[in-house]
Amino acid sequence: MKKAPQLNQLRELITSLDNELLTLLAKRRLLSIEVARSKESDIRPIRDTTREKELLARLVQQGRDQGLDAHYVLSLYHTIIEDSVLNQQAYLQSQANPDNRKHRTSVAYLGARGSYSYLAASRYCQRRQVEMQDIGCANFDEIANAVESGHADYGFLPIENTSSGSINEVFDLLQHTNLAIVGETTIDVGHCLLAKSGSKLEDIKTLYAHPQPISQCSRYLAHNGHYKLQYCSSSAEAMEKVQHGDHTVAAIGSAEGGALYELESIETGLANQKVNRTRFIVVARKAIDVPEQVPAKTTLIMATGQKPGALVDTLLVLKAHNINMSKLESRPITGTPWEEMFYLDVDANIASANMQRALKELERIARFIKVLGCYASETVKPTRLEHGQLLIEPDSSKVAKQQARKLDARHTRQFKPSGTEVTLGQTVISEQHFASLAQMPIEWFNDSFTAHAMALKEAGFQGVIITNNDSNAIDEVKLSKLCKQLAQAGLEAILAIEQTQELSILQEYASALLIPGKQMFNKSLLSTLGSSSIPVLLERNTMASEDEWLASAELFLQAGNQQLILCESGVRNFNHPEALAVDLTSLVNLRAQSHLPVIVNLSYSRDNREALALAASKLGASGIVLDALDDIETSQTLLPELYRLQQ
Ligand SMILES: C=C(O[C@@H]1C=C(C(=O)O)C=C[C@H]1O)C(=O)O
Repeated sequence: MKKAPQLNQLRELITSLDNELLTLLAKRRLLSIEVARSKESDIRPIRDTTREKELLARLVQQGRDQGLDAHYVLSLYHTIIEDSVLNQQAYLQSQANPDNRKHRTSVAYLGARGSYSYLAASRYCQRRQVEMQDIGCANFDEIANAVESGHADYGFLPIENTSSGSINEVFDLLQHTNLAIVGETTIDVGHCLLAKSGSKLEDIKTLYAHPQPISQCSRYLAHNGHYKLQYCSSSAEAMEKVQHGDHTVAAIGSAEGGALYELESIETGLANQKVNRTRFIVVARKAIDVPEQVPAKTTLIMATGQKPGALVDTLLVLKAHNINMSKLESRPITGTPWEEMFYLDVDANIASANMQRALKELERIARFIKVLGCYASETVKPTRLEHGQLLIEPDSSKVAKQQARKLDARHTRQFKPSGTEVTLGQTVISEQHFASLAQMPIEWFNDSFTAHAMALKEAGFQGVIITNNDSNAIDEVKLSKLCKQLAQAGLEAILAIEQTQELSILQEYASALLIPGKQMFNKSLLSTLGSSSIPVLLERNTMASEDEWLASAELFLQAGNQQLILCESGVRNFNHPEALAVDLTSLVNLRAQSHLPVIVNLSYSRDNREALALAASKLGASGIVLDALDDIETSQTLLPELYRLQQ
């Protein structure tokens, strides 16, 4: 193998670039505080989405000119702008509440240093440039007592999580305290397996964790049933146990928290959901004022009585005053069975005229109503660009696109009227041969996979696409075991390829290779695989137009290999930025323009996968891809139905 070119020098260059990037980011942050000062004197709103749109459109264009794709530039800048907006809010908030301005503040939170609550609290204080004196508590009541008694200035209470939902205990506690909500903060919760330095994954027998992380990682734990679970009162307690334990124990916690206990993360990404976030509320003895330039939230609790339609009447009051409700929860009222207390978060400042009017009307119809607090909303919705602004073509694709339009382009029906038949091992995929594939990341492979592979085969799948989210090199031992088990179950192995160098290893095990969407513009990968003889699935990039996708297919076909399948996996959806929407219109267009088989990958879709699968099959798809874990039950009835439709 060729020696890596002067790795150390290259790394030094990267390190110095990273230093410059950080210096620039810090300078940008300082400037945004200056902007907040000017908005303070002009009384202008913090958020200016028109300015953000202009800025993002320009950056996407400039990024493209330098070879950076739009999604990359947008996600970086969404993070930068979120930080900028939150810092400006924190600045104005502190100006509006001079009594609360302190250099040092005491904060009560669940657990001890390193717990998720601790991380949320320390980030909140850091943004406000106050030194945190931390008071770890054993439970939520203790947190409330610490604040009520004056022992702590603030209490941090987790209120909801994207995987496990609302935290009922906290809602129940809010019914009985006199504390005011003065803030909210949301943190990303990255669950890892944390162990003492030198511990090996295969030696771990016992896991310590708080019940919340256990429920948020239920899928990982179900796949690794050999661990003995020990429940703890907080993640910090779990980490402390591991710090004093041997090499057979591990804790579930954040890498950042683990570092405080000298623990290393030996497995990452344990949570069921990729986006795993927890929202905390901040409580204090006294309510605060929220400046009118800052987007505010107000939390109310209310009992409406059992009259039919009472809750609807309440909601109509909010609607009549044009107030958006962002959350509604109900909890039983202790001591009065069958009655419920409602918790409402509304997007409004309690000091605003319309909120005051709505409140007066609500007071008339509710049996009980109390404002728990008004505080700055920390939800900074990313500003979206219009479709047209995003689809500015990269110059590099223009030539290929013109080529694609030529009548003799190889992917066209004019070039080849009959549909292409692609053979992957024992499986044929074509206009006449419909295939069902499952998809899973290689990380999910474990020793009990044989049974799962058999179940996939029994459900009617013909092959499995193995993706590799890990940017590290391929683990060949794992790959060979996995492919052996797939072969034993009679399933084709379709392996995702990220770099040309991986071809020699992957083609030894694979019936076909998948060029993932993010590599769709990778010309060297396209031409290398185009020069090979292995069948290939070309996935559409989530931001690519049909023409760009076909231009990549053309580049591949021109190199010689004609065994190509197009794979539609969904495009960015501006309603749900984190989800993908399957583009069935493109399926229809491609079927008309090209002889290449098209398969539709539904495993990233949030929509009704069964309905989409049936629609895709009726619109001429040559196959579908479902999630190897989530969709196994659905597939037992869906796949026979799809095969029946094909006959
Ligand atoms: C910095 C400003 O405030 C906010 C943050 C922005 C940014 O960080 O670029 C842009 C617009 C505003 O939503 C501004 O108004 O310029």
